[in-house]
Amino acid sequence: MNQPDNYRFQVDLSGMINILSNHLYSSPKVFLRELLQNAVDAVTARKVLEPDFKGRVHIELAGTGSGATLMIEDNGIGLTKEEVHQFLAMIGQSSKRGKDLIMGETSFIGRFGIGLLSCFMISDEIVMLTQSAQGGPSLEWKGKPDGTYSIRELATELSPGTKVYLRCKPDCEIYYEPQNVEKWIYDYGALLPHPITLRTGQFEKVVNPASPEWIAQPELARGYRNEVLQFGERLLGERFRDFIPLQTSSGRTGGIAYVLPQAVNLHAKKKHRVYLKQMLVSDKAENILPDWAFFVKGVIWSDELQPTASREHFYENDRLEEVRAELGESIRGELIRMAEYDPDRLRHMIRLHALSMKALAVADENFYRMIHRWLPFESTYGRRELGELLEDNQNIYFTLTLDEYRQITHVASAQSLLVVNGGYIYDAELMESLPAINPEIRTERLLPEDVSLAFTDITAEERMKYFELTRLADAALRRFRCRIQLKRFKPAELPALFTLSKESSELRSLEVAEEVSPDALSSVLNSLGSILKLEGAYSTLYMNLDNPVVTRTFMPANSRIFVNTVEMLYVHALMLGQYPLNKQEMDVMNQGVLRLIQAGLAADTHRGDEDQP
Ligand SMILES: Nc1ncnc2c1ncn2[C@@H]1O[C@H](COP(=O)(O)OP(=O)(O)OP(=O)(O)O)[C@@H](O)[C@H]1O
Repeated sequence: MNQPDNYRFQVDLSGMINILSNHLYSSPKVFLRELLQNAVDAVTARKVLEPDFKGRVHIELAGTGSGATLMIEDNGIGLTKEEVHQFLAMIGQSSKRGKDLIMGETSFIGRFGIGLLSCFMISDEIVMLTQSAQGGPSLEWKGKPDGTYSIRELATELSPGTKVYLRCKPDCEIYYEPQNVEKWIYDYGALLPHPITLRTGQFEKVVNPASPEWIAQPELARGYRNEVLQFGERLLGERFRDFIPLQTSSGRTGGIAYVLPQAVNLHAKKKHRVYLKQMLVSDKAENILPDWAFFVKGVIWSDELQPTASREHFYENDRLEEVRAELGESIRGELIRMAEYDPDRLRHMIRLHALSMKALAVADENFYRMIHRWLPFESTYGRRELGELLEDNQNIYFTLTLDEYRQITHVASAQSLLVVNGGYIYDAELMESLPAINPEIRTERLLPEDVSLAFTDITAEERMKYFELTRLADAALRRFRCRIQLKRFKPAELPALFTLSKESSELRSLEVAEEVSPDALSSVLNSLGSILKLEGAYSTLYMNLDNPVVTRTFMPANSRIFVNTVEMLYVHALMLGQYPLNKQEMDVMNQGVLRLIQAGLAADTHRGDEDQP
């Protein structure tokens, strides 16, 4: 039997670089992050040998446009000749881990052994001068994107550390512009513990602030209010007025949750900024804080989460879940403390971010108990804090939907009945669970039918008297699938009240959708609508005989304009209930208004004629 021929895989470096730049990294600017973290790791490695050693990183920009160069220097561990061959020349090899420890814990930031390749996105050559802190000659290594490299021993001995030189590749000028470089260094390295200096021409400055004490112990941040707020403004580009320190019990993840100065939409993208081992990983992390915490923007640092190879995300694993829960607990704990010791601050926060607070209250009964009196609700008494509503009422009615609330609101207000609109997200749930957190309160779901019971029936005589006209009105509204009921109810100023059954509510929504949707969808809606129509989806218009307009309408003398008036009262009731009008109803309203104008003008002309001598 023939022996198989064995070969070694070959790696096409330019293909790898293409993958990195087009699929792994979101932007070529990450080369700066990779260089910074190599410099910091080199310092970390040197500190193992010399614990009191003070690390530093220095960057220099020279030349402009296509002639620009960038140099980054560290005073870290450096590389010996063997290490250069092993770690720089072998892609995927890293000095920062044992063989199988890609997911294991180290104090280094790097681990995958690919970061340096990112420099080829903006330079056609990487030149590295290095001197190992462990002795040996100073070396020059030059690597090219075609996979070739050279090593040379230098005649002069450098001090321990490494310098990397890059020269601008065509069309990459923006990556060498001083303002950009300074901004990105700050973005990536604001939390790094060593000073990073940047020299451009004659000017040199330290880009990152000295690491404040409260980074290691976020609880201390309370004592540095202005500094912490300024830090947030510089990092996140927004001016904040309040913040909550974050810390997990292990102390390995901490941060600051900045309270957003404006209300935010429930579906707004959360963009928290996360640093792993003091290096920026993501400024768009969504999953590091619980969903309900959308009223804050976090700056979070951790050394316990696992970065992906792009280093722009971290793994969604058990640890992340625990960290998220613990950070959420920091926020929740602070809110609960505020409820006891700083209620004004909490009230202000709730006013601004009621939705977020309600989301948390739904999930957490204890929190709900602490803050319920400050949560705002829309009710027949207006938009009020629950505490205010509870002052005079131990019984609260609520509706489940916005539609039900619309149907009830006028009649309920007229009877001074407290009804909370449960149609907004979380509100009905909160109403339902209110008695559980405060047993003195009773809440009850109210249906439109329950409120209409408060209507007074008309007498048998009245029914006889208005029989014919009621039939006529019914006939007039048949095309809107609406029936008339003559009643008496409060307030007398309300001429008519429109109510929908569940089926007719669905039908109305379908009809409105059908009017604005394209043909294909329209036919589906149409057939759905036909089914509902067959099932008799009628709505009801309650007309109020206590109202003077209605009484006049139902006088036999007005039969000439009776149908038009009934139609107008119907449309008016729809508008009061804030129902969108369909085309037919819109026509009724337009014609009605025009008719009114004409009638007014005619009356005027008539009077004018009479005034003529
Ligand atoms: N400034 C430096 N000082 C000392 N050694 C360095 C320096 N830069 C790179 N190296 C060496 O080169 C190796 C490869 O670097 P590279 O940036 O490609 O990968 P890494 O940092 O190990 O891992 P990652 O891909 O996760 O960043 C490193 O493991 C390290 O041994």
